[in-house]
Amino acid sequence: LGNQSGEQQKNDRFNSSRSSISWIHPIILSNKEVIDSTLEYDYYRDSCPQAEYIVRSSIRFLYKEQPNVAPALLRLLFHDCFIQGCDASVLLDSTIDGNQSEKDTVPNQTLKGFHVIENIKAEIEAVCPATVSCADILVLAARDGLVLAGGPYYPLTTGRRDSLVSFANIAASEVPSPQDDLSKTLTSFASKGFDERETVSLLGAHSVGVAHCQFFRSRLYNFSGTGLPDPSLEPEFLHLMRSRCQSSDDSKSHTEEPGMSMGYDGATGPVFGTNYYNTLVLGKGILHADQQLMAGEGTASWVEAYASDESLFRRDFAQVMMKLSSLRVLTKPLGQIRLNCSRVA
Ligand code: HEM
Ligand SMILES: [Ca+2]
Repeated sequence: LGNQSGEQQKNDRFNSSRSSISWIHPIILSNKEVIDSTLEYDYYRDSCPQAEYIVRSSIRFLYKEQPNVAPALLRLLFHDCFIQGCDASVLLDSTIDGNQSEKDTVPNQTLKGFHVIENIKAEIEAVCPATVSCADILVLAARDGLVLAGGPYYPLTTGRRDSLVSFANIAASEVPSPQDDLSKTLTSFASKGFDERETVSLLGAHSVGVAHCQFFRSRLYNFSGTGLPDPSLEPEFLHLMRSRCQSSDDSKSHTEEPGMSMGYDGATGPVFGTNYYNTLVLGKGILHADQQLMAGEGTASWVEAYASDESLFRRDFAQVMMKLSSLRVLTKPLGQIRLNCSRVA
C-alpha cells in the first residue's frame, strides 16, 4: 500500500464531519452511497469474542510484576489519539521507503509499552487472525491498566482500524511540550475539541507515572534563559527537585536518568486523582505545563475543584478518557487491520 492510499486516507479524515459524538463518522463514498460507520460496544463479539478478555488478562498479569505498565500505556494512548486520531499510527516503525515513524520524533523518544501491545496482538492473532486492530488493543489495554492503577473504569466502544502511515511531522509539531504556557496548552487541546474543564481533567493522567529530569531541568537552573529557577516554584520544593536532578545529565540513557513522580505530594503516597491537583495548588507541579494550570482563573478553579472532590474528578476523567479514546477514529472501509502493530499489513 503506497503513499497514494495514505494520502487518500488523510483527506477522507480531514473531510469527515465532526459531530459532538465524535465516534460517528458518516462517510460519503459517492453521491448515493452513504455508510454510517460507527464504533460499537463489543464490536468483536462474533468475530473474536476472546479479544477483550485477552487484553485484560495480559495487562493484569503484567501489572503484578511491572506496575509502570499502566502509566506507559496511558501516555502511549494519548500520543496516539492526539496525533491524527486513535489509529495506532504511533506504533508503526519507520520504513525504508521513507515513512518516518512518530516513534522516532523528539517528543516521542521516551514513550514505552510498544512491546506490550505487540505481545497482546500476537496472542490475539493466534486465535483470531487479521481481525482485531492495534488501535483497539491500545485503547483497551490503557483502560485496563488505568483501572489497576486505581483510576476509574469507563466503557469503550471498538471497531477502530489501523492507519496506513505514521505522521512523524505532525507528531513533532502537535505533541504538547512540557515547557508550554497555559495559553499554548489550551489552544492545542482546543484544536482537538477539548474545552478547559476537559483539558484540566485530562492532565489528571499525570497522577501516575514519572517525568525524567530532562523535561523540567530548565525550571530548576535556567528558566527561560534567565540563569535562575522558575519563580513560581515553591522554595523547599525547588530544593527537593534539585536534589533529585543535577544541573547536567550524566546518565547514559533515558532509562537511567532520574525522575520524579508527577502525582505525588509526598504526604499520602501515590493515589490516583486528587493528589496531582493538590500538588498544583501547593505550587509543586513537576512540569511547567502542569503548574501553568494554576495561572488562569478558569483552569485554576477546575484544579481546585478536582483537588477537593475526588468523585467529581473520577467522573470527569472517565468521560474525557472516552472522548480521547474515540478521537477521529478510522472505521471501515478506511484503514486496515495490521498483523503486526509495528508494520503495515
Ligand atoms: C500539556 C499536555 C501534556 C504534556 C506537556 C505532557 C508531557 C509529559 C512529559 C514530559 C512526561 C514525562 C515523560 C518522561 O519522562 O519520559 C509525561 C508523562 C506522562 N504523561 Fe503526559 N503530558 C501531557 C498530557 C498528558 C495526557 C493528556 C495524558 C493522558 C491522558 C498524559 C499521560 C502521561 C502519563 C501517564 C505519563 C507517565 C508516563 C510513564 O511514567 O511511563 N499526559 N507527560
Ligand atoms: Ca494516531
